[in-house]
Amino acid sequence: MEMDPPPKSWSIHTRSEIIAKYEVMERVGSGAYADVYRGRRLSDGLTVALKEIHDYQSAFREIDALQLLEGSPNVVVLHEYFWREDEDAVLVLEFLRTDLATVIADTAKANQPLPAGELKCWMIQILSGLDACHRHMVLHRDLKPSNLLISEHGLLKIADFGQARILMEPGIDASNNHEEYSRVLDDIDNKDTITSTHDGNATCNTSDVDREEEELGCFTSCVGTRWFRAPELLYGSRNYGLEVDLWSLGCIFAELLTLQPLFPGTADIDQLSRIIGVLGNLDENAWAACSKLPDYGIISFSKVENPAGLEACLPNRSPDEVALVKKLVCYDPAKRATAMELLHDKYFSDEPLPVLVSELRVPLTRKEQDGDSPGGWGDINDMDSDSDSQFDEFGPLNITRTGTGFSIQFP
Ligand SMILES: Nc1ncnc2c1ncn2[C@@H]1O[C@H](COP(=O)(O)OP(=O)(O)OP(=O)(O)O)[C@@H](O)[C@H]1O
Repeated sequence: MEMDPPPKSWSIHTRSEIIAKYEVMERVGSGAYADVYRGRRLSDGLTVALKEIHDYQSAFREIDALQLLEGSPNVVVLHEYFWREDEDAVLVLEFLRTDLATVIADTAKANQPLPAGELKCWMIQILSGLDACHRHMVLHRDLKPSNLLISEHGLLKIADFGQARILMEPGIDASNNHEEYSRVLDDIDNKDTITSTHDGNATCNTSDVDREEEELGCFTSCVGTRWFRAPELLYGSRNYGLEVDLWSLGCIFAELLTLQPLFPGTADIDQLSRIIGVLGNLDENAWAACSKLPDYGIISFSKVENPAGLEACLPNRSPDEVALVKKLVCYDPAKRATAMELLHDKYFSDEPLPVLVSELRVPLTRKEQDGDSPGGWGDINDMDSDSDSQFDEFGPLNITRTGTGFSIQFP
């Protein structure tokens, strides 16, 4: 059985083992489970990030994943951690001054697209980081621009592994054994090799139900930030695989290309309806196994005769760029390209070539999370995802309750 989280009466500022080694400076961020402070290592003056995590599960997942990914250049470095049973865990991480959400917001503010060479360089770094995660069978589950941190030198690092899952015991090196890697991915697709624990996020609360599901060996579908959440999760899947990260990646790439979020849903059903409006209805032509999704028969959408298509969401972008996004933003998880496949995509070896990391323009600061930028990140945390609120702010959709669930009529 899981232990209850520790009482939250401890403060990082009074923890003797921490202040013996680090000067705790200003708070630089906080999320659903953590407060992050800038710190200075007393022995050599190194600037670090001190992440105080208030949730036992989240701390455990993050430490586990970061230890496994140690040495991956595009994953945040964990220097050390402090963890005693009755206290919040404190992770000592490399300090990264900004993030991809800020790059997107700053570029949008300047009313310019990201130059193609810079865009490719950011994308390659994200792909390299995600490839490292997936080779180690680490499913991140909360990829979004604000979790892609950036150093002053332009190095991009995947961070915030508080929702991560390790899908199997380490030991299989996918790079050396592609067949084995594919077999494992197939197994994941066949949904029978995974055990997991309960979950929660900015829009979903942890619950006793999730804890019970953990013992049944299922994932929770209530994971990741809504705008980047894969359709199988929105339809309640609890036995999904690495492919949910690939959907999020597609949404991030689309956002880098247009400087606007691809599917900025205001509630889970609105999120689905936006996806369906672009990709068309989710049916067995699009993904043969879709009818097995837990909520497939519960939420029914009227027929979308003329889906907008991803081209319409990516105006003025080249056919190659649209094709890249299409390889990720597609219903059938098995059809989503892997990070490794995309790293070998011709798009990255065609002109204009990616710039060097040292040539990237790096913002000096981090965008405020509750700002009014086009991304509107702050809004997400304020949204409630309990079922009644699904009907708030619905715009033109017409929703009726049926005997078995909901029917959604497009205008
Ligand atoms: N290594 C780091 N260096 C500098 N700032 C950081 C670092 N890690 C996190 N931060 C800052 O702290 C904020 C919260 O961190 P993080 O996203 O890891 O916490 P969380 O509680 O898991 O968040 P979320 O609610 O997104 O799940 C980040 O948005 C970022 O601004």
